[in-house]
Order: sequence, then structure tokens, then C-alpha cells
Amino acid sequence: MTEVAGTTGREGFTGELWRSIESIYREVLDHPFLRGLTDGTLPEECFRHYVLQDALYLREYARALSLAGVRSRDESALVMFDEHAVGAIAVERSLHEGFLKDLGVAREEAEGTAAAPTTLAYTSFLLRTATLGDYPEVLGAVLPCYWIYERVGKTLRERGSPTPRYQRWIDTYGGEEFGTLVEAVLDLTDGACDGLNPAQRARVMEAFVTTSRYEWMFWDAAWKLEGWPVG
Ligand SMILES: Cc1ncc(CO)c(N)n1
Repeated sequence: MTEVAGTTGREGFTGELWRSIESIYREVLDHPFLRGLTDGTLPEECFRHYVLQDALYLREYARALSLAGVRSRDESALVMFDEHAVGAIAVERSLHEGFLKDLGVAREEAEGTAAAPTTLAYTSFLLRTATLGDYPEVLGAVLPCYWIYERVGKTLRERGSPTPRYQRWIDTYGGEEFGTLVEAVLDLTDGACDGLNPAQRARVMEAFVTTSRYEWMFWDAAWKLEGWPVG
């Protein structure tokens, strides 16, 4: 193991969670959308689809984080998740001011964009789990949103991109600051899942795997310019 601290090679329950998605994560890194970000071949319309859908995603993700905070018994977790919810909204706004402006997408067009099937399915799953799941399951469901992006950000930063716009996107998630934040969520998850019985742990893992699948699907939907097949 080359990295001592950080979010790789973790022990404990979160380490187990990561090992359960290693094959999904490999498929994420190999996806043509992510390959295209770093070799510069990603068509602009796919990136545009991604950013428009991500703005919609982030609004709902912020709500799921806020619910995670409300559901926590721990005051510092409440503060942390609410800060992250604020952060997600700030990123959503910066997408409008940054990437969408840069891509020539007018605010009205962005606001008139409906959630694609995968965006709706993914955010519905997050919000359902955040409201109806047990608290540890909520943590399992939100964790890949942080962790996969952080690992993807670091890996893509190593690969680099010849396209300045794509490099800017990579830098959003590949920085040290995001890594520190993710580590705090990992530590919280390990603490909250300590003492769960095997059936409870299995449910946390199931939520973790489901979200990880949706992460792959989210990039895949942008790659395919996914829309509703009817209506
Ligand atoms: C789909 C998706 N997952 C995770 C993140 C990171 O917050 C994001 N911006 N978008």
C-alpha cells in the first residue's frame, strides 16, 4: 500500500465498503466519458448534458445531505452535513456561473431542463433512503457521492486533460480540501456503523453499492445523451 493516510486502503467497515465496489470503480475509471475528459475526446454536448443534469442532481443531493444531518443524533454531524448541503448548493450555482455560461447555455435553458431518467432515479433513491432508511443506511447511500468523486478527481488529476474546461472540472474534485472533507465523512460512517449487526451492515452495504451503480450510470447517461424515451 503506497498511501498511508487519506481515503485509500482504509481499514474497518468503510474499507469493506470500498472493496465491495472495486469492480464498479474500475468500470467508472474506464468509462468513455471519463477517458474522454482526460484525453480531450469527450464531445462537448456530452459534457453539457452532464453539467445540466448535475445542477439538477446537486439540488436534490443537498436535500439528502440536510436530511442526513437532521437524522443524526450527533450535533457535529448535523453541522457537518448542513455545511456540505450549503457546499453542494454553492457548487450548483457555480456550475451556472462557470461551466454553463462558458458553454453558452442561457439560464432559461438550464432552468427549463428536466431531470433525465437516471437523474430522477438516482436522486429519488437518495431521498427515499434519507427519509425512510435507517440512519446508517443514509450514510451508506450518500458516501459514494463523496468518495467516488474524490478518488476520480485524484486519478483524473494525475492523468491530466489537454482541454482547459475539462481540467477545471477535474480540479474541482481532485484537490486536497475535498479529500479532507471526505475523510471526515468516512470516519463518521465507521463510528456510526460500529456495533451494527450483520443484517444491518448488509443493508448499509446494499445502499452503498446502489449509489455506486448510479454514479456509473450518471456518467453513462451523459455519454449517451439520455432522455425520456416517450412523451
Ligand atoms: C452525480 C454526482 N455525484 C457526486 C457529486 C459530488 O458531489 C456530483 N457533483 N455529482
